Amino acid sequence: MTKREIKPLKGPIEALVKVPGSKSITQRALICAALAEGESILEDALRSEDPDLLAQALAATGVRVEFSETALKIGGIGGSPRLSGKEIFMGNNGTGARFFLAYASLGKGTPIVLTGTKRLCERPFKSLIEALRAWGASLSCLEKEGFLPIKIAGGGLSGGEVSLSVSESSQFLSALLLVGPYTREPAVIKLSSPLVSRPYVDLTLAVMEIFGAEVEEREETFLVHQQKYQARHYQIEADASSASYFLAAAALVGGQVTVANLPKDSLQGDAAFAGILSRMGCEVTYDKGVTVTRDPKISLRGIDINMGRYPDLVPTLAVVAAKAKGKTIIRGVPHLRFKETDRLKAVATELRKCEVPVEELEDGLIIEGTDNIKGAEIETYDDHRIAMAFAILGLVVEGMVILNPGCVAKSFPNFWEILGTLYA
Ligand SMILES: O=C(O)C1=C[C@@H](OP(=O)(O)O)[C@@H](O)[C@H](O)C1
Ligand SMILES: C=C(OP(=O)(O)O)C(=O)O
Repeated sequence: MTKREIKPLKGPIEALVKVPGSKSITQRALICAALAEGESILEDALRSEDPDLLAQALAATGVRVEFSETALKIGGIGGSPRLSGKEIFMGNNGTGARFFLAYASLGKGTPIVLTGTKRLCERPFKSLIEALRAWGASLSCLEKEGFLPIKIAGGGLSGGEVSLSVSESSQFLSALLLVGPYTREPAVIKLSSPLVSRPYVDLTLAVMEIFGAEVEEREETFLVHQQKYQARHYQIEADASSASYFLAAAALVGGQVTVANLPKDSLQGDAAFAGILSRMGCEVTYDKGVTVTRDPKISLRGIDINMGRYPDLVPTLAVVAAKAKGKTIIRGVPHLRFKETDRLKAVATELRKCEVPVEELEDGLIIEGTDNIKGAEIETYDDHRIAMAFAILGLVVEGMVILNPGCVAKSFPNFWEILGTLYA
């Protein structure tokens, strides 16, 4: 694919944008709808590489998946996936792969192999695999223990008490919770490490409740009741992580951007990004959607923040910090090294190409803001969030940012179209 040039924007900007449905909510709803009996309709479900790959994988287990203009229709199987012996390719979809691994372990039939890109097969799965095996899952790693590709023979899940480490990813916990209503005995999940990215677990609990399941949480233990999911007609809200790029544009360039379809009472942790921008000197209002305004006469200021709850916002925050007065210290995100790429290394390396001083920490970054951000040819590492964050930085560089645009298809296929509207 030809590289894309992003040229600086003479501000102040004034824009109103709409972003696609939440990737995290869509993938949760897909699993719940697949396990429920009957037809669910997922309005405004995200149509992008990751959820499409998960939907295809579910269809290979007997789930009916129909795409309409604005919704996904899911014919649920009532609890027992059919394993057809096929190889399931999940791309670099970490969430979908972890969720599908637990889901398929409920199934029966001919063993299947779950695999993905080279990078997905380097990302951590060990603690989830061990927990599923403790629940009786028959799983064999075909190359390296604890990693994909993995053979899933199914046979159902016993449930009962299991210990789970969640220091590398909250997705391991979300995966066990989502299948919890379908284990033979009530599922009792005890955490054996501090939990990263906690808002995503809250999102899992919220979507499970919407589909009729109940979870009790006591200290670091989760008890999943045995209610089955109910088919639902469910309206999926806009993706707060995708919204962050356009809110960041207002912060960087100056002016005002409204994300019209992001609700004030969003279920998503990443909706906190507007509040982070307000700490850096922006004004935030909630009327029809979320509006971020920065008076061009007021400079952005650096902040010291633990981003452990919001890992996906770090690339966006980092490019805003590049222009903020003083230092921005981003802490609490060692798990960024396990994403589509090692995002701490990637963000530090690419910001340095733009002559932004950065110190890479074990668990974060220290960024020294500057008014002289230079354009550069940016390596995206095939990571949609690196591409989108540095595209937004391109709005305020001297020169231009040049990068490979294709990887945004993972979560935000029309990102470039919306970015183009900022120049109008
Ligand atoms: O559960 C989810 O939908 C997600 C959880 C997060 O991962 P970690 O829990 O591994 O931080 C996040 O990075 C990812 O984009 C989506
Ligand atoms: C890390 C991400 O997703 P996943 O873990 O599902 O690949 C992301 O969307 O930034």
